[in-house]
Amino acid sequence: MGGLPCASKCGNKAVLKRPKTGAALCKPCFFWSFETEIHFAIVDNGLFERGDRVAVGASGGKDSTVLAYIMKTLNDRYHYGLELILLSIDEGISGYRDDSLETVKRNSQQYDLPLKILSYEELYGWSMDRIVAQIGLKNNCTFCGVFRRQALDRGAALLGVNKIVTGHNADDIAETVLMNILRGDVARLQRCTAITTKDRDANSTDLPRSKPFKFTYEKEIVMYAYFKGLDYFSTECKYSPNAYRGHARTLIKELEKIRPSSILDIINSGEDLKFTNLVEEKLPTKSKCTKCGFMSSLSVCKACLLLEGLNKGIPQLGNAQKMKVYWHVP
Ligand SMILES: Nc1ncnc2c1ncn2[C@@H]1O[C@H](COP(=O)(O)OP(=O)(O)OP(=O)(O)O)[C@@H](O)[C@H]1O
Repeated sequence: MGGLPCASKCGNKAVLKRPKTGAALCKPCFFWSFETEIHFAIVDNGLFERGDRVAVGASGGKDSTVLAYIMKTLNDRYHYGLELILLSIDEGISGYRDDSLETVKRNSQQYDLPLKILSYEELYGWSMDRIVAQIGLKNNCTFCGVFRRQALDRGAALLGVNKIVTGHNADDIAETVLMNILRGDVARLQRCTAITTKDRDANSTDLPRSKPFKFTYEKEIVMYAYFKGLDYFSTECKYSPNAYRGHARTLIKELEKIRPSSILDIINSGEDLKFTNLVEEKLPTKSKCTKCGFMSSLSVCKACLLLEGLNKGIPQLGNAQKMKVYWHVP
């Protein structure tokens, strides 16, 4: 940093430039700003109440490792009164998830947080390795994403927690905003930008899911993990090229280079769009799956449909969009 003084005037020399604000800071002042911003995101948005039992979705990657560390740090520092439990879903991807779960096991010891691991194999009778062997690489992310979403709910129910937090960060949310616009799916914009998602039906058993990193930049999460020396796993999933999200990601990274505020600006735009009733009506209403009892917008949930397709050897069964096109073919 060429000997610049820390912008917070603490008297130290700056060692880094904050990607979000451009401020030159020393390490302790960066840690303090990073942690305090997340504390305010939690408090200002009322994410927790004293006595909450909170499952931290822990994959062993940088985001959820920093999330587990920060939740523990802030819970102790500000006496939130939360009971924190790490919840990991083992998708059954050899050479990837098995290694990252070893990291989560170490994190559990390092942060003194209990850990529950639940696998696709035990929940659905299928590992992602077997699913990919059956269906190939195309669409495998759909299976993985749908199963993971439900697996976190199932794990939360087993643990008896009343809230779930995940490490989705500001970059992830901005990407999702762009993807929803590019797909013509603006009805989902408000849900994808919400810091907490919870079914609108007050009687629903759907657990609130929160993203304490909604305003946190990915680059700062990496910096924080690096300077704190946190133990995380950094290999990409071997099955997930996810090309479409990749394009949105590249575009956002380019925009961030020119104007760092772009990430938050995209999120704000997603939040501020006003919808007509017509658009609101497009949003599915959530109820319970008649087969498994977990949350669904259809009478049978997507996870049960996909599973039925796999078990019957017709994996395209659960892919509703494909079926729609298929039915209209003369
Ligand atoms: N296998 C898993 N088990 C538990 N939680 C998970 C798992 N995979 C993802 N999550 C949760 O969902 C969040 C977003 O996951 P995604 O795969 O999009 O992330 P990522 O940006 O690579 O995150 P991470 O760096 O934490 O792996 C994670 O931060 C984590 O909280």
